[in-house]
Amino acid sequence: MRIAVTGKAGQVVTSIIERAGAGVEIIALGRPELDLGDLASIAPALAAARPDVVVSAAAYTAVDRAEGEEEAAFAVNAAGPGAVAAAARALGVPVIHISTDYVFDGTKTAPYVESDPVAPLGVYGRSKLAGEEAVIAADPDAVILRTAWVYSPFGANFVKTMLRLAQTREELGVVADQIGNPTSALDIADTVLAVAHRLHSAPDEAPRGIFHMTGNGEGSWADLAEAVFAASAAQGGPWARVRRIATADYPTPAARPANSRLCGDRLAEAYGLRLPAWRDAVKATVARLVAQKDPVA
Ligand SMILES: NC(=O)C1=CN([C@@H]2O[C@H](COP(=O)(O)OP(=O)(O)OC[C@H]3O[C@@H](n4cnc5c(N)ncnc54)[C@H](O)[C@@H]3O)[C@@H](O)[C@H]2O)C=CC1
Repeated sequence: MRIAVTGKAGQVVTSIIERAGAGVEIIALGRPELDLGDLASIAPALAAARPDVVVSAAAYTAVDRAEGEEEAAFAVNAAGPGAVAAAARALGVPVIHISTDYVFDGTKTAPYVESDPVAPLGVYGRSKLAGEEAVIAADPDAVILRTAWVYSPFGANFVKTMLRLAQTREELGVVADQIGNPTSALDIADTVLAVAHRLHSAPDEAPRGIFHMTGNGEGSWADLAEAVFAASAAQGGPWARVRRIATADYPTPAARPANSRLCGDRLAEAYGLRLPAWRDAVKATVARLVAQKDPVA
């Protein structure tokens, strides 16, 4: 099976490349040959890859910067993925698109299910929601996987930031009143690959639509930081004390949902897939980062 993935060096694409097993070839397509901001580049790049499945993983992910770069965020997160889905449809192959918990406003008091009303709080969330709509409009048979709070051994993410800061600081203030599901990009990769196999091998039976795909269990950013430092300390790596602060004490240009929890039952029922417990996944990634010579490079 040949899987074309948008993006060359993101957390999710790098994880998919690492986790693709025997018999799976990943063609990572990014700038310059595939630029989501240049619609004309998309169909030719995908056609040249001759994929069996297309995974739309690339995005404009700078949530705070997006507040001042609305046009760029919408080009890359909405129009671009729409063109990716249209190109996949034209090639006659299924498309899996990655979306986000930021389509919700976080006011629900329970985990969000796929049918809950969307109400993004900022530009990034609005652009990703527009991307979901563009993908479904271009290919009503698309699979959209919403994830959240992604970390990995690759790229920039909260887990690596905590380990880096702990090298020079004894105590860190971390937000304790936003809750969500920390999600390992390596677990996302395993899930995306399993869905891709189903779409390729049994296209008529594989369920379509929107599914929530996050690590199992919930916690706050402060809980995540504490889990990172416990795992790191156990491996002889850097750690710091966590001072639990409120969102109001850590102002950011883009508002974040207070409740980011996504319910994974639909993915479990449709595909038999549930991601591992987030605390176990954090331990595995932190152990790997600490074992590297420069754990936070
Ligand atoms: N990082 C997170 O916490 C979350 C991410 N997501 C979604 O998961 C998906 C993967 O995210 P990550 O791997 O964490 O992102 P990342 O920021 O690590 O990687 C993004 C990738 O997109 C590529 N890209 C950006 N602009 C592009 C353009 N114009 N043309 C082609 N490629 C371009 C980048 O080069 C990079 O390879 C994205 O769709 C994102 O919206 C959803 C929820 C949370």
